[in-house]
Amino acid sequence: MTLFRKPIPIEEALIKLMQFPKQIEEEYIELTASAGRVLSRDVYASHPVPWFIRSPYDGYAVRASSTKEAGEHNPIWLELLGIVAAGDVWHGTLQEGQAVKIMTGGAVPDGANAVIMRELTKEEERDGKTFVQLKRKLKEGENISSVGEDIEEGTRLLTKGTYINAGVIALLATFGYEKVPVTRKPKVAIIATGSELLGTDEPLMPGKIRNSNGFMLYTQALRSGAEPISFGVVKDTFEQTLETVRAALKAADIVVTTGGVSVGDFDYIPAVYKELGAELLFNKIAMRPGSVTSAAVLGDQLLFGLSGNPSACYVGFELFTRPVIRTMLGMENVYLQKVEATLKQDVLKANPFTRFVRSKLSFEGGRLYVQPSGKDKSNIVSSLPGADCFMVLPGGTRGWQAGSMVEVVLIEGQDGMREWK
Ligand SMILES: Nc1nc2c(c(=O)[nH]1)N[C@H]1C(S)=C(S)[C@@H](COP(=O)(O)OP(=O)(O)OC[C@H]3O[C@@H](n4cnc5c(N)ncnc54)[C@H](O)[C@@H]3O)O[C@H]1N2
Ligand code: MOO
Ligand SMILES: [Mg+2]
Repeated sequence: MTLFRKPIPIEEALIKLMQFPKQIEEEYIELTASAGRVLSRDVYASHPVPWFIRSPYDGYAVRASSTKEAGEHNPIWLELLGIVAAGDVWHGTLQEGQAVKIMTGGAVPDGANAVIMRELTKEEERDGKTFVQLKRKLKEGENISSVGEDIEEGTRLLTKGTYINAGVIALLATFGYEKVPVTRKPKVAIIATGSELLGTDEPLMPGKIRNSNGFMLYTQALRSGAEPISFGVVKDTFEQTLETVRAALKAADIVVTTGGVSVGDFDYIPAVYKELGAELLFNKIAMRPGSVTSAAVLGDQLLFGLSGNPSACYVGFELFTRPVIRTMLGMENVYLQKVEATLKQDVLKANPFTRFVRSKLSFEGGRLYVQPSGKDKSNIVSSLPGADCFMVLPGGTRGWQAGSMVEVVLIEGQDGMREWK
């Protein structure tokens, strides 16, 4: 086994990787179940919104021309013919000198072209008839929600690849989508490798630690839009690792392992890739943490060999596995969103490789600040709970001082970038 591995830049690793993922098939699911999923088709407006003329206020529908004499010192009286609640329709055509009482959301009667708010009027009974008093002129179209005011018929409202949030759900409901076309969630098998790993239900024993990466990756897979399938923990033996990876390839679209990927005697992931006949795409990246992040392709399936070190594993998933999952979901802006922020404290340790420091953003005085969310070492787990971004510190010999502008990639949001630059 050759121990030397040549690190490649992140951009190069992504180019190699991103030749492979293909969008997977769609399925139709209940509207309420579609939150957090991704649309597999464009959505067009099958009718205008509103599709009939509506009143935006509780008030009276009138003909604007009937009010032209009205003024503060010249009240006019219109005859009240009826009432329209939201959901009702008033049958008939409103004439000059007439009014119909209308509630917010009610259909404005034919012949009416303006609405006056209730607070500006008063009603009076005279000779068995009801009249409504106005002291102001109305313009044609005043306080009217016209047909298509919100959405014109035929407009493309949503494109395939859109993440379904509450606003998207509202739009889909508006157009009567009982079932929603979404991309099936890519299945991501998660295997934690390591003879030292205990379950959460096991007591600590000498030399052993609990498997945290398996659960962490499960949650990262969920966040990225995938369906995680846990394959638990495998001992560091070639046979068990191979067998579990084989089973995972049968059950999932993507296989993610953590640990066993470096140059240790019991790091079997490189040998497993070889045995399977998978083509190795890379096994060393010029970044920290996660320099050992590896990937291979077998047929149309990708295998990710993420580091066993918790922070390195976390970063490796977000930078490399997530964009693959997002591409399979048919999304367009698959790379983590980059922004700039002001460094809140000195980060003086320099490194020849680009670093992704687990960090936390804050707003102060309208300015975006960033600071590390804990210790910056690959084997650290305690910096992860507070991390909502990675600070990107390009490789070099110098450290960074408080007040400098730094690049930050966001890990909690749904927005992304089309290219990794
Ligand atoms: N001689 C060298 N040694 C190492 C190198 C190197 O280049 N030359 N690289 C170091 C770097 S960088 C990393 S990162 C790690 C990567 O190691 P592996 O990916 O092979 O992972 P393991 O050796 O299996 O485990 C590393 C570390 O993480 C702990 N671990 C593993 N799995 C889990 C889990 N599921 N939950 C929590 N913690 C886990 C494991 O106990 C080890 O402490 O290699 C360096 N070594
Ligand atoms: O590749 Mo190891 O990255 O330090 O974290
Ligand atoms: Mg190792």
